[in-house]
Amino acid sequence: MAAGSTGERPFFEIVTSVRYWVIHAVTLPSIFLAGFLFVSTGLAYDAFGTPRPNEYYRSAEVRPPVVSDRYDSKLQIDERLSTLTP
Ligand code: HEM
Repeated sequence: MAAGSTGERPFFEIVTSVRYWVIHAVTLPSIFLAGFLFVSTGLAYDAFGTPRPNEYYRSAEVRPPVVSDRYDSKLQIDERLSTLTP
């Protein structure tokens, strides 16, 4: 083993091995596709509770929905969410 090596398999050896590419020719596109579908189907909005682009404001709302009470912030957010149509 070369001096200064941490003992792990060298990177150049991994990325030039057939086994690595047999595995990752499938897994790399799969991860990409999974991420793309997670976002494009809207599942990410539901999973993380993020508002969709048309859900930030209600139709009649003029002022931005800013949390104003530091200690009751959770209550303010819950109240707002409970009045939003699903
Ligand atoms: C579900 C997705 C993945 C699975 C199931 C998977 C599976 C594996 C397996 C079985 C190995 C050992 C391969 C061998 O020794 O020939 C490996 C190694 C490796 N994979 Fe993945 N992989 C995935 C995603 C990724 C992604 C997204 C990256 C980076 C962009 C990545 C980078 C690497 C690297 C650098 C190694 C070599 C690690 C080492 O030997 O120290 N893999 N992976």
